[in-house]
Amino acid sequence: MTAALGPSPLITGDAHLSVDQARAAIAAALVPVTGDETVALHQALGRVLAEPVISPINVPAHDNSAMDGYAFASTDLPPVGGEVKLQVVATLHAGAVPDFQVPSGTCVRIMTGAVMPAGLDTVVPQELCRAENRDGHVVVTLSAGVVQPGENRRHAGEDLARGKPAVPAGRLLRPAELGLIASLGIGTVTVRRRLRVALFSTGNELRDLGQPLDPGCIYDSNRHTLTGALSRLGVEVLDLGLVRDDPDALAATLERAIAEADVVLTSGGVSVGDADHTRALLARLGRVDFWKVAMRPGRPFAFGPLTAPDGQPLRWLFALPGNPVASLVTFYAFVREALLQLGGADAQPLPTLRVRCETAIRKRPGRTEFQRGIVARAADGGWSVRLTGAQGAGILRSMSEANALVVLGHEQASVAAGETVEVWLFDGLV
Ligand SMILES: Nc1nc2c(c(=O)[nH]1)N[C@H]1C(S)=C(S)[C@@H](COP(=O)(O)OP(=O)(O)OC[C@H]3O[C@@H](n4cnc5c(N)ncnc54)[C@H](O)[C@@H]3O)O[C@H]1N2
Ligand code: MOO
Ligand SMILES: [Mg+2]
Repeated sequence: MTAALGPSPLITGDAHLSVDQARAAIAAALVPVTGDETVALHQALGRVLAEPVISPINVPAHDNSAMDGYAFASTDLPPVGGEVKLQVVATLHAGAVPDFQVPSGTCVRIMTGAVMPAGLDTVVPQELCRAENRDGHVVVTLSAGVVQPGENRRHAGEDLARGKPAVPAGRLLRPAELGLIASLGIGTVTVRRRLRVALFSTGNELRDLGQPLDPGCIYDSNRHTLTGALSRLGVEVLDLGLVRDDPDALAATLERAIAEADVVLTSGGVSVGDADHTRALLARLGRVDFWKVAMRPGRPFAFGPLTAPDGQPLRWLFALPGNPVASLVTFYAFVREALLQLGGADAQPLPTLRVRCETAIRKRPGRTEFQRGIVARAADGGWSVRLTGAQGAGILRSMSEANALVVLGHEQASVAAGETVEVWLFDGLV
């Protein structure tokens, strides 16, 4: 049985969509792929957790000291304005288990992480008290007010309590989650299987790296840009290379992509001039819609389900415009979050800020514009953005210089220098 294409939730035909409508239509259509696998924790960075991790233990397991210093009972704290002398009766290093009682009026030397002896609840850091040797004993003099009752004691289970969820399903595992799971003694995790994305570039003018650059030709940069963007998402990339603008070559490559991958990502050949033979082919292979999105760059874009081999779930096609900047901008605007959604991850939009714009930008309402900018700290300590220069859809250099996209919304008109604008950080701040 062939996976059925139900009624399309998408806007069909040559719809003109806003960026928000396009994003919403994609999110509504996608069905996350299924399949889990168990991996060693040290191989789980960037994977999506399939089942919640429940803490099997208390972390920390025991009350312990947060400081190198002296542990004592808060009932021995000096009165206001006074002092107390406590004799040191034992020394505790991390890893030792105190199996003795500490008499009232005495204290123990304790190191950070060492288990607190029964009955003691407060630790004074060593730099806040005075320790001296008197008649073969160490005596600590503690003044009133340097430490409050209960201070510098870490409680058992304060990080995680036994039986409580530690990391929810759907979480993309980052270094902090790997450490948290390790702190529970858990060495393997069940994660969603990796998405498989087939990627190819289309265009007779494209040449592969290492090939001679024939007259009129250019090197294929999109496949390398998109391989990088995909790799950051932790998906498996099936590189299907360059495909000529030829219906048979395109059909053969698409059929292979559909057979082997969950998602097909292409660039080039979606605008009015090129798309006719592609449309006929895609009408045979699935229900892909060609959109004109009210945005710049990145107006032409195609998206939709493709029929999978017998019994398999649908495949999803994202066909990006060929212009190199348009291709990466549409990846960030439409594909990145869609792939995370297909892979079962929680929503992870690019970090968005509102910052002061140093550059005046001319714009008319009626489309969303993405301009390349550098977000940096201004002299007054606030964050601001300045544009990276020429903004043509083919000028990849200005994308490479940028760390953010200035996103001027559908209804936004021109921006004066000094006004606040929204930015999407796509690469951190350096
Ligand atoms: N009459 C119209 N012409 C165009 C329209 C339109 O609405 N009406 N839209 C323009 C916009 S916006 C874009 S973007 C492009 C999109 O075109 P395609 O997706 O069909 O892409 P191509 O024509 O194949 O290529 C456009 C441009 O990008 C270069 N390119 C393509 N692939 C790569 C690659 N892998 N690496 C580097 N550079 C690539 C290609 O050589 C072209 O210069 O259409 C406009 N035209
Ligand atoms: O997508 Mo096109 O790059 O706006 O020129
Ligand atoms: Mg074209």
